[in-house]
Amino acid sequence: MTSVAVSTLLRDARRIVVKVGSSLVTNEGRGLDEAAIGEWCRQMALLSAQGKEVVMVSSGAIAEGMKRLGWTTRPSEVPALQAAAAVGQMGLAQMYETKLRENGMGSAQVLLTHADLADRERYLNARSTLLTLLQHRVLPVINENDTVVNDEIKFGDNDTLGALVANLIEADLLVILTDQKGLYTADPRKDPAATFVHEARAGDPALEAMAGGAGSSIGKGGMITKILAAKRAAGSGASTVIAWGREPDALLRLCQGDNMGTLLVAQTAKQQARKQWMADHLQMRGSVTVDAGAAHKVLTEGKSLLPIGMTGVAGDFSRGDVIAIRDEQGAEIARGLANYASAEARLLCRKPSHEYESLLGYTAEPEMVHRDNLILRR
Ligand SMILES: Nc1ncnc2c1ncn2[C@@H]1O[C@H](COP(=O)(O)OP(=O)(O)O)[C@@H](O)[C@H]1O
Ligand SMILES: N[C@@H](CCC(=O)OP(=O)(O)O)C(=O)O
Repeated sequence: MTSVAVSTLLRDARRIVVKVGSSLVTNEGRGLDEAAIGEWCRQMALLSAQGKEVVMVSSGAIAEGMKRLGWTTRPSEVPALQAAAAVGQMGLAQMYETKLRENGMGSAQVLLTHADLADRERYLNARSTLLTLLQHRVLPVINENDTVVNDEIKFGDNDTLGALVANLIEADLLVILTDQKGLYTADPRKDPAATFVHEARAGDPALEAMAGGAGSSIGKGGMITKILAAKRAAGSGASTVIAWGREPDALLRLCQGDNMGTLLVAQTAKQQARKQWMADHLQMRGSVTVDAGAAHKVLTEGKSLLPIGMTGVAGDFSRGDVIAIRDEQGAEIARGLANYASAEARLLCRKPSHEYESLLGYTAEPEMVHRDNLILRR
């Protein structure tokens, strides 16, 4: 890419996931690095004030928990790691809350597992929660829910989680802050001849050969998980920057278009990536029929499908399943993720949103299928 195109890509990024690794957050295990966390929080608050939507994925719970428990070596038993994570997460959340508040930002703790994001219903719930937090200018601070998983904890890799979150909220950019300036042609700790990679194509197989394992005893994933995270993030159209977390004003400079790290460029545009994903990966569980007015709104006005325009529901589906949207003649006009299960959808047909609560006992989203989760079929 030309330097102008790089700068535009970075400057135009509106929704950004920032991931920081354990080695940075805990200063290689010496305890939470208050100054560094304060710096990222200051920059993220400024970005938010500029209208960017920022989500933080922060590791460091195990390392901080070990310190609080007085453990000098990382245990190999999974329950001990889970216990350390539970202890350390308290400190992590407290530190982010304090630093964000000092910068005028609200914060929220969100603990997720990979399995949560593979489950359609939980995926939608997590997505709605995060987007609602962003709408309220609250900065979500995410970590793995280490208490209930054990695969991830063994590998200790939050790079993948960062990419999954970027997919989940359809971020424009994933910024992975680490203890190196970015990607080198080989691990710079081991190979002094390694040269810096400024830019590459996310998903380029040549990158995987360059990346080695973790450099410190605290970090776990190393560069390979970052390269694979960039590939995964590119699946939903997000480009990735790998940069040094202690670079002054790193986040602000990146968002002004100054690429001081390694930029791994997504090859597919966001919208196109999402459509491809929905068309390829999902099986339909049912359908709703809509009247001519709703069909027109969905097909030509780019609107979401509201229950008031629905005349019938077929099949047995859950929240988060993919359903077809059919016109009065039965032809599929679109498909997308259902916000309500089939039994609820049957109650909501033809009903305005202020009646949902009395019909269901609760209200989720006003739409049956949100525009962002919908693809047209004609
Ligand atoms: N090609 C490479 N370029 C840069 N760093 C590399 C490379 N291969 C391996 N590494 C190592 O990856 C480490 C960063 O990963 P890791 O320790 O897991 O950090 P984090 O906690 O930030 O995820 C670096 O310190 C470095 O030693
Ligand atoms: N979720 C755990 C482990 C995550 C982890 O080590 O990830 P990373 O430092 O990004 O390779 C924690 O907070 O300690």
